[in-house]
Amino acid sequence: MMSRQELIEQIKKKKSFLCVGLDPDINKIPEFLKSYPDPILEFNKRIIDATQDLCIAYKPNAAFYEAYGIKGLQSLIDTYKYLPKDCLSIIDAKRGDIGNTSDKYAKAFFDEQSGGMSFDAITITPYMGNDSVTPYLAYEGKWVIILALTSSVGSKDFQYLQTGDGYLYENVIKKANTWAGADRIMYVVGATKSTEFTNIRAYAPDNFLLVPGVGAQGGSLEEVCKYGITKDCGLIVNSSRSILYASNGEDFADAARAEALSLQQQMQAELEKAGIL
Ligand SMILES: O=c1ccn([C@@H]2O[C@H](COP(=O)(O)O)[C@@H](O)[C@H]2O)c(=O)[nH]1
Repeated sequence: MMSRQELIEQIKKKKSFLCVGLDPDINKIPEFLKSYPDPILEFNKRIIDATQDLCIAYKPNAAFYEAYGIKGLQSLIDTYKYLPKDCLSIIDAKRGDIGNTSDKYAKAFFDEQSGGMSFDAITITPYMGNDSVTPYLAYEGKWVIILALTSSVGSKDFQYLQTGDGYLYENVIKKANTWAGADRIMYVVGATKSTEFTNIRAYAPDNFLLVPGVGAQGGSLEEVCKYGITKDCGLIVNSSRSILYASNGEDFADAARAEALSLQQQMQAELEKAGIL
């Protein structure tokens, strides 16, 4: 469990708002790891060891584990258990379903006695509305991270639709703000949408934003900070492939660290510029 205040303290302590995305791809991980009983777990452990002092969150994306069936689920559970307690643990599951089904998803990812995992936060797609989200909020202290404006090209298909009083993504934020406060809800906003951050902040002035898209997708950390940073930082910026696959040789963990360090140093400069440090 990590409260908003604890998250802010970690950001100040580590001078970082970096989230390392744990999206392991068996075709991209170094060859020598493949002789280990669980190459994905081994890969993740070494990435975590190399980056944990530089980041404040880890975000395994469920798809990268579910793709490998039962073995993948075990890798996810063992990865969860290895995550450092001073980092926010986010399962990027993008779930969303009717209430009794959401109950089961919440149990899978939040109830360690049941599913073997108890992440601090989960990503949720809001399309099915209030009853699809409230089951996650029933878990005290857990975060719900709602997809608002995604980094994808396809975000224009629905998220920018005019809905009478603004874009659909604006209305998603306005509505979700009525379900819980900025101590329980974050929003996903893609780094590729940096020009929208000023607008997003009009609707979500205090919420933390989980921002994927820096690195492989070409989003600019500087632009995100220019329009999105708040007095409490308010940003968790994720990068997955640019860190994980900085090298596919024996030096992959060192290369991942160098990439994470470069992002952390840029973040420190942004925190100083914003008067947070
Ligand atoms: O709008 C979104 C929402 C989620 N993601 C996820 O974040 C990471 C990004 O990975 P990179 O390798 O740094 O591009 C990945 O797990 C996505 O599924 C996103 O990119 N955009």
